[in-house]
Amino acid sequence: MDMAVQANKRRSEELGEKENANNYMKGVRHLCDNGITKVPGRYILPLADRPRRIPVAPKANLKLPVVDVGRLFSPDRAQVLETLDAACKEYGFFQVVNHNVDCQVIGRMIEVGKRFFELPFEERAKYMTTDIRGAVRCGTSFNQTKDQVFCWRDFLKLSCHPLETVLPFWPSSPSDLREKAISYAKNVKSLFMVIMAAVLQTLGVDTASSLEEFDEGSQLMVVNCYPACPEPDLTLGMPPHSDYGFLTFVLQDDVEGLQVLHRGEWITVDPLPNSFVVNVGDHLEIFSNGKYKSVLHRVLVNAAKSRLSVASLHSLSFDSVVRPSPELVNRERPKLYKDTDFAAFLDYITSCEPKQKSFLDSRKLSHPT
Ligand SMILES: O=C(O)CCC(=O)C(=O)O
Ligand SMILES: [Fe+2]
Repeated sequence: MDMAVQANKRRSEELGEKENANNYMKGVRHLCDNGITKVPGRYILPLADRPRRIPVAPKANLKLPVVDVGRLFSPDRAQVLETLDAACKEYGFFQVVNHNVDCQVIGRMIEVGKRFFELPFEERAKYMTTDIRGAVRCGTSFNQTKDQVFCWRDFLKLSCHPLETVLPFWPSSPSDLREKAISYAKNVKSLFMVIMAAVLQTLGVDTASSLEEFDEGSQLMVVNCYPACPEPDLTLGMPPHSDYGFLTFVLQDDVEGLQVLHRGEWITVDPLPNSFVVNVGDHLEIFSNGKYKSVLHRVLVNAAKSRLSVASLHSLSFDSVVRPSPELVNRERPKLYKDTDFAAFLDYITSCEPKQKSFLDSRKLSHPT
């Protein structure tokens, strides 16, 4: 038996975890509310996957390329598009500022998200389901039915399209959650449309017809709650992963934790107030025929503070096929990815433990056509 597994087993025995195995499914918040002082064995990563294995000189946080939305509507548009193009190629990440989303809308979303996770367990449990196609889903870890090691994160996923259909399923408590989350979802969707139009322009793809498809596309909002963790070096809030859609808009509270894999090193992204961290997802990597990269990222947890983030994932509608744009496939650059759809993604994540960029890897053509 590997040493890490043995250590986890010892830790589990020490904490009398056998009887409590089902408690992990109830989430990290529930564990913390029951006053744990050690990280249970189920959350302890093998040594090689732990966040700060070797003490290294502290690295400066990563300054992501900044996309100024105001300047997109000025004579500087071409310059901003250049920044955007370079960011999508080199980092797979950028920061969006001067975006016109009201800071009150942003503040209220964070605040109501926090109050949701402060509700009694029984209230949150009403939305706990493993049905990944539902309009609302509360859960824990990354892929809780498959994860060998759990991660230190609870989530509320809200499907946002079409809003009138999904809304009656959203939590009715806190009583103002629907109102705050709708307003936030609509604002982020509008911002996504502006940024997506710019991305299509940098890719040189005919925008009008594609933009209509994005307008009718999917939006999934994920409210992530990472409670303070007694031993943050043993676990992660989210394991290294890439996101499935075209673009993800991440809103962080004032606690840092998001790390991006950049040139082989994990670098922390600075939480800038009132900005969004935006990342390229697997679908955009496929659509751009590999020109833009969906980059691995992960989340560290914190001993002193709990952290909340809201990720809004945008893609085409769930029944659309995502394929390399024909405008980006030619003799010099053959088609590098298979066509894919949402059903293929769901089948994939329900059949295995998603690791790293494994879904995207499964879409790569070994013999480009
Ligand atoms: O919490 C964060 O900052 C990132 C969340 C994330 O990567 C995700 O929800 O996919
Ligand atoms: Fe992510």
